[in-house]
Amino acid sequence: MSEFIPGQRWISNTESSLGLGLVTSISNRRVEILFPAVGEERTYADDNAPLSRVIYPVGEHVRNASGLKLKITAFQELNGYIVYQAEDETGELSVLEEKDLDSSVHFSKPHDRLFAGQVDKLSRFQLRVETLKHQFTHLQSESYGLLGPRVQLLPHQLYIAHQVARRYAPRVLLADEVGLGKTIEAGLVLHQQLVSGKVSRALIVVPDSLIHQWLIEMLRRFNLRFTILDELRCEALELSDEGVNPFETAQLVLCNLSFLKSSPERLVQALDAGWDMLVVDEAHHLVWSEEESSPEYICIEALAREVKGLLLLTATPEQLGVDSHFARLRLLDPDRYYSLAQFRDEETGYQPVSKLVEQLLAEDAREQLKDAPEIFSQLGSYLGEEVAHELQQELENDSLDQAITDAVDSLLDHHGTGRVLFRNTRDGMTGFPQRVLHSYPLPGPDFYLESEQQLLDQADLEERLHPELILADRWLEADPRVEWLVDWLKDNRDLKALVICANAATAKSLEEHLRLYEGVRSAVFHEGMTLVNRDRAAAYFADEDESAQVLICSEIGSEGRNFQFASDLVLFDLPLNPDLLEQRIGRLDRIGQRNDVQIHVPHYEFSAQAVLLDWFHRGLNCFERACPVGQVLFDQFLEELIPALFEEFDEVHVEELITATRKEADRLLDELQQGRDRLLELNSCNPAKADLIAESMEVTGNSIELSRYMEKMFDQFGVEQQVHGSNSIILSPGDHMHYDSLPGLPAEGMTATYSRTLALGREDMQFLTWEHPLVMGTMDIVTEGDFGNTAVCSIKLPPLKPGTLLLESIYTLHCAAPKKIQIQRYLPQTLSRIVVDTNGTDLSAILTEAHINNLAERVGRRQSVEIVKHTRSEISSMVDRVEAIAETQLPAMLSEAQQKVQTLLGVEQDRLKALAQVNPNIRQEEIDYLAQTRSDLEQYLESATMKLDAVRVIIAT
Ligand SMILES: Nc1ncnc2c1ncn2[C@@H]1O[C@H](COP(=O)(O)OP(=O)(O)OP(=O)(O)O)[C@@H](O)[C@H]1O
Repeated sequence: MSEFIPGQRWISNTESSLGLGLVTSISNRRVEILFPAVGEERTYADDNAPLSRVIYPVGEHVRNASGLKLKITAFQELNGYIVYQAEDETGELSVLEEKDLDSSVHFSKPHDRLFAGQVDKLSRFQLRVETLKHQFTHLQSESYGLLGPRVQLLPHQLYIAHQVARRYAPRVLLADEVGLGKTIEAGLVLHQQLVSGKVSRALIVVPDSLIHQWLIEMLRRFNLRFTILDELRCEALELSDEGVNPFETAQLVLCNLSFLKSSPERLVQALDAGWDMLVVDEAHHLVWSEEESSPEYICIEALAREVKGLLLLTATPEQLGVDSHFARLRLLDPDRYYSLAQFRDEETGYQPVSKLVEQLLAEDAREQLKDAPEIFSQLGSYLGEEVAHELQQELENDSLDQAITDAVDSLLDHHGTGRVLFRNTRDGMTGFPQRVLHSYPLPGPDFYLESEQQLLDQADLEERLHPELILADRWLEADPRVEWLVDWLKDNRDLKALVICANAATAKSLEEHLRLYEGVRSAVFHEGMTLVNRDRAAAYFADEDESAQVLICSEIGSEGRNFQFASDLVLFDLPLNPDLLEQRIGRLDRIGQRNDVQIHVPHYEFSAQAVLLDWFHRGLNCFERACPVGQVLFDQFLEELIPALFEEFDEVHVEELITATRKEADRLLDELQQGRDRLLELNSCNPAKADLIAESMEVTGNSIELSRYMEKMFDQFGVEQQVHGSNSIILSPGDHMHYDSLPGLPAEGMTATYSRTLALGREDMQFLTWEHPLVMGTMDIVTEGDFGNTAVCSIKLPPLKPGTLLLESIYTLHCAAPKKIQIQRYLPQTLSRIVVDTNGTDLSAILTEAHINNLAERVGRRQSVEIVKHTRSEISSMVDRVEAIAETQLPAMLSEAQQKVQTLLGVEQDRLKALAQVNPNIRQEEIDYLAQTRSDLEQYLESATMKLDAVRVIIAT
C-alpha cells in the first residue's frame, strides 16, 4: 500500500457509496479520511486500510469541487501528491490539485470501479452472477409472490390465489365454506400483489372480534405488518401531527367496520387515503335490499367505489338471501350487477351449461359424444360452430381428451360465474374429518313444565330457544343443561371444549359458575369484553400447558375465530338460522382439525330446542355435513317452523315438516349440483392446474438450493449462522457485518428454518424462502449495488499462453420501468455473458462459465490492482469490444421480449375481448388495463439497453 499524504484521494473498498475520500491526517499509524460527499469521517490502521488510491489517467473526464467538467491532459506526482493539468470544455487549461477533485464520484460502472482499484473477491463476483440468475428465475416463476407465505400448499387455495393474483385490481368474492381458508386466500392474493408492486397500500376491514386474529395471521403467515387504527389511535396521531390523515400514516391498515361506520369523518379520511386494495371480511354483514341499504353496506360501498382492488370474504354468501348476495356482487362490479331481476334469471340459466359440462367430463364422454350428436350443437350454441366442429373432428383421435378439457375450460370461462365468485366446499375435497352429533335430551326443570306452566305459555320464541331467560335468576341451579355440562367436563377432563351460546349474559354467568363453584378451568369470550381481554381468553384456551379446559363464547365467538385445536363443541343452545349454526361448527371444523368434530347438544326434551334440533338434523342434515341450501330451506320453511316451535309438542306435525324439508333439501342439492354450484366448484379449483402450481412451487421453492445460496450470502455479509436444530438455524448480525443492518434481520438475531413443514408448526421461527424480506433484501443489495461487480482471477489452461489476458463480462437487459408493470416477466434471458481476448475475439462459447469457475484461481488484492493498472489500456479496449458485441445482441433480445409480451398479454387481451362478448363478468377496465400495460411495455422496451453489470479480468498463468 502506498504511503498516505494529506490531500490525497482514496476510495473505500467496502463502502464505495461514501464517494472520494480525502486524507486529512496521519498519526500513530492511523489515517483519518474525510468523505466530503457524505460528510463522514473514518479512521483506519495505515497498514491494512480497505482503501484504494485514486489517480485519474490522462484523457479521463472528471469534475472539480465546483462541479466544472474537465479533461485530464497531464499529471505530475509531487512526493506522492498528484497535481493534474486539465482542460475545460472551451479548451482552457488549468491546474487541478487532487484535493480539489469532486468528492461525490461514484464508480458505478464495473470497469470504472476496476480502474479505481476496487477489485472484489472472486467469490463475490460468482455470488453476484448467481444472485442475478436466482432473481430472474424467481421473478419469472408461476408461483412468484406465493412462495413466501407460511402456509400449507393446499391446491384449492393456490388455484384461487393464482387465478386472482395475476389480475389487475382483482375484484372478487371469496366464498369458500367456513374454515377452508378464505383469510389465507386473501393473504396470498394480497402478498402477491404487494411483492409484485401492483399494490402498495391496502386496507382491511373486519368485525371487531377478528381484528387481532387478522393482525397476527397477516404477520405470522405473510410477514405483513398491519397497523390497527381505531378512534384512540387516530386521535393520538392527530395530536402529535396536526392535520394529518391517520389513514395515510401507514401503508397497510386494519380497522373494524363499526369504527368506520360510526364516524363519518373517519370514513371520509379513509376514502381520501388512496388505497390500492380493500379487503372486507365477513361480508355477509353488509345487508342490502332494493329499498334500503344498511349503514355497513353504505360505508363499504363508498370505499369500494374508490378502491380499485376489492376482496370480499364470506362463508355464507346467501345467508341473508339472494338479494343480499346480489348486493355484494354489486359492490364488486356495479355495472355488471345492476338489476336484481336479471340476476335472478341468470341464476336459473346455469343448469344447461352445467349439464353439458357434466357430459363432457364423464368417463364415457367419447361414447356419449358419439351417441348423442346433439351435444355438439349445444356446444356450438355456447362456444360457436367452429369449436364444436373442431371437437367433432377429434372424436376418433387420442387428442380428444385435451380437446374436451379445452372445451370445458372455455365453457367455464364463458358461462360460469367464476371470475367474480370462488367457492370451495368440503365435498370437493378429501381429508376432512367427520362431524358427529351427540344429542342429550334432558328432562326440563319441574317448575318449568308444571307449576309455572304459564311462564312457558307466555314465552316468546327467543325465550323458548334460550330457556335460561325464562328461568331468570334461578337458571344456574334449575337448568339441567348446566348440570349436564359440569358432569361432562368432569368426566372428560382431558378434552378441551368450546361452548357456544347465543347471549353474552348467559356465557358470562355460566363461566363464572363453572370457575367459581365447580373448579373448572374456564374462560369466557363475549362482545362486552375489550379486545385485549377477548384475545387473552382465546390464548388461555389455546395454550398447550396451562390452559382452560373450556371456553364459553357468546355468538360473537362463532365468527372467524380459529379453535381447531379443540375437537369438542358444545352447543348450549341452537341458533335459528342454519348458516349461523354452520359458522359455529366451523370454529372447529376447519383446516388443521385432526380429529372428528364431536358436536354435543344438550337440550330440554319435548321443547322448542328439541324440535329445532330434529329439524336441523333430520330435515337439513346440517350437523354432520355443511348444508349449502340451509338458507334457502330456512326461508322456505320458516313459516311452518315457527308454529312448530310454539305448539305443544305435536309429533305428527313436526314429522311432516321434517319430511317435507328433507325432500326439498334433496331436490335443491341435486339442482345445485347440476347447476351453478357445480360450475362454481369446477371454476374454483381445477385440480390438474392446481397440482401444476403446487409442483412449480415445490421446484422454485427448493429449500436446499436456497439454503446453500444463503449460506454463502450470510458469509459474505458477515451474518453469523449457527445450527439450532436439525432443520433450523440461528442468524445474528456478526461483529464484521458489512452493513449496519440488513432488511428483515433484527439486531437481536432470529431463529429461522427453510423447511415449510417445520415453519408451519413453529411460528416462533422465521420461514426463509425466496420471498423472505432478508433474502429479497440482501439479493437487492447485491444486484442494485456494486457488490462483486469486478474481479480478477488467473487460470491455467494449456492452449492459452501464460500472460494471455481475457475479459469476461456480464450484461443484463436493462429497462427502466415502474415495478408494478413487472417488466422482468417479459425479458427473455436477463444475463448475457461475453468473453473476449485482447484481439477482440469472442470466446464466450469456448470458455463457458462453468469452465472458468472450475479453473479460476484467486489473485491477491494488491496483485490484482497491479495487473489492472498495467493492463488498463488493453482492458479498456476489451470493454469497448464487449460493448459492441452486446449491442449486436440487443435486437434479438428485444424481439424475444416483444414476442413474449405479445404471447402473454396479446393472447390474454384477445381472450378477454372475446369473452366479454358473451360473459358480462369481464370488466372493460381489465381489458383496458391489459391494452395499456401492453403499450407501456412496448414503449419501455424500446428504451431498453444492454447494461454492463460485472467484469472479471482473467489472466492465464
Ligand atoms: N394453507 C394453509 N396452511 C396452514 N393453515 C391454514 C391454511 N389454510 C387455512 N389454514 C388455517 O385454517 C384455519 C381456517 O382458515 P381461515 O381462517 O382462513 O378460514 P376462513 O375460510 O376464513 O374461515 P371463516 O369462514 O371461519 O372465516 C385457520 O386457522 C388458518 O390459519
